[in-house]
Amino acid sequence: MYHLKKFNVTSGKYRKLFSSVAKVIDVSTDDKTNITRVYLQRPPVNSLNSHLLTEISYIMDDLEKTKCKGLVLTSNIVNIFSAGLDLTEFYKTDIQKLSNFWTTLQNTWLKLYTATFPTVALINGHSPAAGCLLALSCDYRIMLSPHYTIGFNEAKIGIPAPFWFIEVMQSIIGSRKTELSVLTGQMYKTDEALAIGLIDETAINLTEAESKVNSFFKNIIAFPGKSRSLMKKDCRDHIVQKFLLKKDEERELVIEFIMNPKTQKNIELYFKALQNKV
Ligand SMILES: CC/C=C\C/C=C\C/C=C\CC/C=C/CC(=O)SCCNC(=O)CCNC(=O)[C@H](O)C(C)(C)COP(=O)(O)OP(=O)(O)OC[C@H]1O[C@@H](n2cnc3c(N)ncnc32)[C@H](O)[C@@H]1OP(=O)(O)O
Repeated sequence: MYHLKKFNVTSGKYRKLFSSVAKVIDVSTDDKTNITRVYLQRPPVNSLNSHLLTEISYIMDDLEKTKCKGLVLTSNIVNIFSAGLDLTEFYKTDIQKLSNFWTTLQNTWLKLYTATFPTVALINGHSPAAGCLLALSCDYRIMLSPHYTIGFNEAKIGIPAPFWFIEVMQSIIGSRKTELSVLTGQMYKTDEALAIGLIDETAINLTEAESKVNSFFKNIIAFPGKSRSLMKKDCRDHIVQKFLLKKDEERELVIEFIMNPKTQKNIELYFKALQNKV
C-alpha cells in the first residue's frame, strides 16, 4: 500500500514529498504558499506507463486532501515534458494488462482535469500526444520557446486520439482548428501553439517561466471562497459527464483496436522509425 510521506528537507521554504522507491516524479511544496511543483522524471522521455500514471494519481489524491493551493506540472528531463503514453504498454501486451493500463490512464486524467485547485503546466520540453493532453488538462499553460513542440500526433502512428483528448483540445482552440490539428497529426512549435491558443504564454527561459507561473497564481490566490473551482467544474462538466458515460465502452474499443494485428504492426513500424531516426 502506497503512502505519501511529507517532511521538511530544508529549514526553509520547501518541503518535499517522497513517493515510491523508483522516483518517477519529484514533488515539492512551498510552505508559504502551499503551491506544489510536480516534476516528471521517468527517463528517457517521461513516457506515461502504468507506474508513472499511478504516481501522478496518488499525488492528485494527496493534493486534494491537503487543500493544495496550486499545482505546477513540469519535467526534470532535459528537453522533454512528456513523450505521451508509453508505447510499450500497447505493444505485444495482453488484454488484462492493457485494460488495467487504460483504466489507470482514464482515472488519472480525470483527477488532473477535475482538480479543485488551480493547475499550471510549465511545458519545458516536447509534448506530443498524451503529453499534450496532460498540459491541456491543466488550467494554464506556459511553454518554453523556441524549439519545443506540442500537439496530438496520433494520426502519424496510425491510432486515433481518444474522443476526450479531442474534446479537451476543442474546448481550448475550437472545433475547426482541432479537426485540422488531429487529422494531420500536427505538432506545433511554441510560437505556433501560442498563435492558435493551445498555450497561454511563452517564456524564453525557466526563470521567465517561473515568474509567469508566480504571476498566474498571484492573480487568483486572493480570490475568496470556492467560486473559481465551481466555475471550473461548470466549464469542464460537459466533457467529464460524457467521459464518465462512455469510459467503459471506450476501454473495450481501445482494447479491440490496439490488439488488432494491423495496429500492432503500425506500432512496431513507428518504434523502428523512432529508433532509426538520425
Ligand atoms: C474504431 C476505434 C475506436 C476507438 C479507439 C480509440 C482509441 C484508439 C486507441 C488508443 C489511443 C492511444 C492514444 C495514444 C496517445 C499517445 O500518447 S501515443 C504516444 C505518442 N508519442 C509519440 O509519438 C512520441 C514519440 N517520441 C518522440 O517523438 C521523441 O522520442 C521525443 C520528441 C519525445 C524525444 O525525442 P529525443 O529526445 O530525440 O528522444 P528519442 O526519440 O531518441 O527517444 C529516446 C528513447 O525513448 C523511446 N521513446 C520515445 N517516445 C516513446 C514513447 N511514447 N513510448 C515509449 N518509448 C518511447 C525511443 O524509442 C527511444 O528509445 P531507444 O533509446 O531508441 O531504445
